[in-house]
Amino acid sequence: MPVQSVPETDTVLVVDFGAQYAQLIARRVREARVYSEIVPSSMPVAEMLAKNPKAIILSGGPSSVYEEGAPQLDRAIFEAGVPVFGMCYGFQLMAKVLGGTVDNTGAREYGRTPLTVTRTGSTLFEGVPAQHSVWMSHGDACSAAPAGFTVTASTDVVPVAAFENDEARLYGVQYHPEVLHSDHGQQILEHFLYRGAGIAPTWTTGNVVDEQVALIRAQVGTKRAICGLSGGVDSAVAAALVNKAVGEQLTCVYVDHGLMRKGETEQVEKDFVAATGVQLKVVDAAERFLNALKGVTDPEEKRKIIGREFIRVFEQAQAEIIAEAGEHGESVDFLVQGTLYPDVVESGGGTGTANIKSHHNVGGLPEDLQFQLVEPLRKLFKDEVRMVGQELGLPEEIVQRQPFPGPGLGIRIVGEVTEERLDLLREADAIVREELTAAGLDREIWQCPVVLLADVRSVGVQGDGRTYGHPIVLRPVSSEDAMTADWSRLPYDVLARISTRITNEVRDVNRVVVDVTSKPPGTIEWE
Ligand SMILES: Nc1ncnc2c1ncn2[C@@H]1O[C@H](COP(=O)(O)OP(=O)(O)OP(=O)(O)O)[C@@H](O)[C@H]1O
Ligand SMILES: O=c1[nH]c(=O)c2[nH+]cn([C@@H]3O[C@H](COP(=O)(O)O)[C@@H](O)[C@H]3O)c2[nH]1
Ligand SMILES: NC(=O)CC[C@H](N)C(=O)O
Ligand SMILES: [Mg+2]
Repeated sequence: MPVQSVPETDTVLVVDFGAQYAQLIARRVREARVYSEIVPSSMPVAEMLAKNPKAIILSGGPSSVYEEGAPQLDRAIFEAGVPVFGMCYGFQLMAKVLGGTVDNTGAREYGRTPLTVTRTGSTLFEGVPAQHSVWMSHGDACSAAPAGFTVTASTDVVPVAAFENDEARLYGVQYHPEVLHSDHGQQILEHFLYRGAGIAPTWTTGNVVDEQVALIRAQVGTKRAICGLSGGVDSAVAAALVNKAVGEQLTCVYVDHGLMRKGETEQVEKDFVAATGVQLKVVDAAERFLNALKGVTDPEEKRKIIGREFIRVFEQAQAEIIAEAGEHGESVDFLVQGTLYPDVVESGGGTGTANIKSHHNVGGLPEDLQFQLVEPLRKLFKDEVRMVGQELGLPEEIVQRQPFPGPGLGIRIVGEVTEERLDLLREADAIVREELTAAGLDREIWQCPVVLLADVRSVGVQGDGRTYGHPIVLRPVSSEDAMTADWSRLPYDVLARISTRITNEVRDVNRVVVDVTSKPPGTIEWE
């Protein structure tokens, strides 16, 4: 979380090689009560060292260290006496620069992987069980550690999964200790910080609410703002912050794009307004979105169209608000969005990060955007946002709501989006939500996308007759922040009930399948 007082001497730098997880690493360091800051790998090493860091962490990244043009690091970073911890790409780069061997050995590992600690009691692995699971996501591997390093862990496919050099205070792991799915990940990171680097856990998080309210006041001044409000957690918290900062100057706009789930619009119109007292304008734009999506099947194209249409609707709302205010009304220059850090990273907005998918509110925004954006949650993760929401006194049912993507069911129909297919998916989705809630699983599951494979058909037999229908995919996942996820092990009886109900109650669906892929390699949504 953003900082209040930063004792300069305790800064840890996270060098970002275009990782999906750089902010997550920074945040884990903050959880360890040590202040951290991200810098791009293109920053000269001298400049990094001039910041007087107490330790440096090298992130993962999409490149291969031996490729031409891959981000590199000056050897000086390892010779400055500052403790360094490399993760994945950072580990491979440390190995390469210091004379170890890294190549594409064919030893690929993605997702949960058993790790064997070969030197229990080492600086990193003190008190950690010799056998535990870690989260991997790599195609290259280190086959020989540099001179002076001790190999302290391995897996079935990689002999060098961790190495340590206590004398030089250099450490590295092939896996991602920063993700929740790596057992003991936080412990290993803390071992590096406290034992390897000798830093004391003294930093405390500042007050996000006060800091953001002040920043919003400075940005918006006396002008008017609109906030895209979806009924979800992020926009609710963003709206509450802006409301606290500039009160009456804010109008919330809910766009019904026809891609919402069953009952959702009514819920926002009634329950949300009742719970929060926001000024809300509801715009029915279903026709406009459906027309724009006609014939489109490519996921990125869908996302860009949806992003653009959202803005066109906000512009229309802007014009209406100005007209209603009359000649003394202020112009509406600002658009508030509940954008979070993961939306930015996945849209390729980190430092050198790959574009995984264009989130409608970041990578999907049109180039001719006229609004100035107000995004107070842009550096935070979902659970941090939930904490801010709690601090602002928002009701539990809003703060704990499962996420639902802005492009809605539009990115859950694999194939063209049509009215008929939306109706079908809405029915299936409503059944899934009903059964999961009835089984008391809402808090355990992060979210459960329900996906219609509209261009796939399979043969079934129903009522003694042949059917040729579509499959519905259930994608229940557990996660902490949507950056990584694991598939939820739903009870068989719940799955059976959902399957029976969907195939009985939803026309044209004759098969229900469960997606058992973690993220990575899958993403949560299918498009
Ligand atoms: N139907 C909508 N109407 C207006 N704005 C929307 C709508 N859907 C999404 N947005 C805007 O896009 C942002 C990103 O959407 P996203 O789904 O990530 O967040 P959210 O809906 O606020 O929260 P959650 O992640 O819990 O669903 C929202 O915070 C909001 O500003
Ligand atoms: O508002 C949003 N606009 C989008 O364009 C978008 N795409 C994905 N998501 C949500 O983000 C989280 C991570 O999703 P993925 O693993 O599919 O990338 C999950 O919670 C997804 O539901 C979106 N939210
Ligand atoms: N996640 C990573 O840092 C991956 C590093 C490198 N691109 C590999 O595939 O091995
Ligand atoms: Mg949402």
